[in-house]
Amino acid sequence: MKSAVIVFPGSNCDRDAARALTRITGTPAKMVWHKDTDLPEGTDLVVLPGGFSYGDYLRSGAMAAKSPVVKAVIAHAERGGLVLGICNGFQVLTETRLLPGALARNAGLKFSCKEVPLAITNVNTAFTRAYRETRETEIPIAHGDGRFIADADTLDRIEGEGQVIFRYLANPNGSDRDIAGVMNARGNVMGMMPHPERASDPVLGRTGGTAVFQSLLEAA
Ligand SMILES: NC(=O)CC[C@H](N)C(=O)O
Repeated sequence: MKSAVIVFPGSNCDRDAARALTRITGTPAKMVWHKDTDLPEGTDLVVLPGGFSYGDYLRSGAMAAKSPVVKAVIAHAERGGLVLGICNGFQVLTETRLLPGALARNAGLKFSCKEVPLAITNVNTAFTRAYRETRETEIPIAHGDGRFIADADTLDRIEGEGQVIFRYLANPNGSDRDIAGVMNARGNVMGMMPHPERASDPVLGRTGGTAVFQSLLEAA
């Protein structure tokens, strides 16, 4: 599987994501600067990493969503290509409207950095199929703007269509309906606030996120 990690000014989890992808998929991930207008030839998976793109000015992810490379990411998604947004990457995906809802300031108004238990509420997806046997995991969060919000009709729709794929078992930020990760209707674009790359290698002391990358490898 060929993967590309987008680097925005202020990304700080880009190398962690690339390292996890390279180790788990066996193919070196390519780093792509946000000013590029094309993705590397044959890219199967695009990862929008965590961090503080443009210093979180305006709204987290809002300015990055206007970066030149995002047009190529949208075209990739429209062709059915896989896209994963992690934390700030999830914020960027809601700002581009590739994903529904928005990420607002945490209910407690504080940055929250800790390991959180999660339920995998749909294991029949390109992003979660490797969680089939377990259906629960623990992955760390690190965000100030992680409260997923949407209007009631949207929440009903995405729950009804199986687009809510990660849910907090102990809601850390006030997210509507405990939502931690959602995918689009077509099932090829997913965003999650927890950081699977920070729990993807025994050397990190945590492996609860590894199955996200294994799932993508299986899917591709
Ligand atoms: N770890 C991250 O990606 C942080 C996301 C974002 N800048 C926030 O604080 O909400």
